[in-house]
Amino acid sequence: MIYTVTVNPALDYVLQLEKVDRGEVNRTNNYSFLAGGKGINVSQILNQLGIDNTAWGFVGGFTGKELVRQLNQKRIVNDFVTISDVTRVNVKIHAQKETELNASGPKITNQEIVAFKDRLNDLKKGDIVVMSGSLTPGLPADFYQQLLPTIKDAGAEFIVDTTGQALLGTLSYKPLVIKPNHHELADLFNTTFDSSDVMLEYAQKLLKKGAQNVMVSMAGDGGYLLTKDHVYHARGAVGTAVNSVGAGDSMIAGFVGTYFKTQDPKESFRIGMACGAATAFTKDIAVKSQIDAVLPQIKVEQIS
Ligand SMILES: Nc1ncnc2c1ncn2[C@@H]1O[C@H](COP(=O)(O)OP(=O)(O)OP(=O)(O)O)[C@@H](O)[C@H]1O
Ligand SMILES: O=P(O)(O)OC[C@@]1(O)O[C@H](CO)[C@@H](O)[C@@H]1O
Repeated sequence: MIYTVTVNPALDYVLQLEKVDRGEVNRTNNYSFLAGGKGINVSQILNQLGIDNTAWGFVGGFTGKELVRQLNQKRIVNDFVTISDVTRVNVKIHAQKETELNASGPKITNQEIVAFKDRLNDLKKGDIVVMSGSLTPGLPADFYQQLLPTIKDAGAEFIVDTTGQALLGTLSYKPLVIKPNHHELADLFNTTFDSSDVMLEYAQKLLKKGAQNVMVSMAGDGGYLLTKDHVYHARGAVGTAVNSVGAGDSMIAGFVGTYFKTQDPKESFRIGMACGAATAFTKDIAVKSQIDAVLPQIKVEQIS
């Protein structure tokens, strides 16, 4: 089983407008509330790929109810801890540029945290836990890291989709894969890259620090996969990008879901690249037909 963890989910309030005039009343009739949060986006893609998964995390209030309603409607299995505070709404404005307003999120009590940690007792050997997105206020900065010994003791694999120190702190527990984009990779080492060779040298350092696989994503410019044996490259799919919300989550979902079925990192990378592009080319998280349409474009070549 794959479990996704979204500690701080959101209803994404997505508004499409030709343009936004700051300081003015801007009107649109093109808007929707979508169940969001990085782990939930991973679950959505896994469902599209036909891979069983369960969404874990915290939900509360009227927004939490709507979020769970949408997940149930999409047949995404979920087992959230219900909290007394209210799940956030994140505003996504798609106009001349994409602008995102992400709220910090609800408070979570100690009792609610204990209820969440109890969920981990269900883990079995071979399961994969995907933890993604921001923490809510009051949760310790090393919250994900605190869960890792229990996950590893159960014989499960894990992924933490985060950046900076929080990501580095997970490497000694040997994450199945990590996926910094090229900017995040440079930030990790407080540097900039003047060539892809230099970028790959830094990505190798993350393998040495413990990651089992490293994907470096570069939006429309393709991506790299580093495994312990090889380095692979794939060009970006060509299409009209209309949305970047969830492209990274989709790439992770494609990788993890395929790896769960095949244990083949190269194939998992190919599907991950297609899922990322399919989401970039659509307003919401991609569906199966959109992923299938992009897939023939993704060619993975071994470069070393
Ligand atoms: N404009 C695009 N054209 C083609 N593919 C894209 C585009 N944007 C994203 N992708 C696909 O999605 C993957 C992840 O995108 P990106 O590198 O932007 O990750 P990210 O920064 O984590 O994304 P996010 O915007 O979700 O935070 C890319 O590797 C690529 O496969
Ligand atoms: O505030 P966080 O947790 O970092 O990100 C939350 C979020 O921006 O991530 C998803 C896209 O990746 C959206 O569905 C959601 O609103």
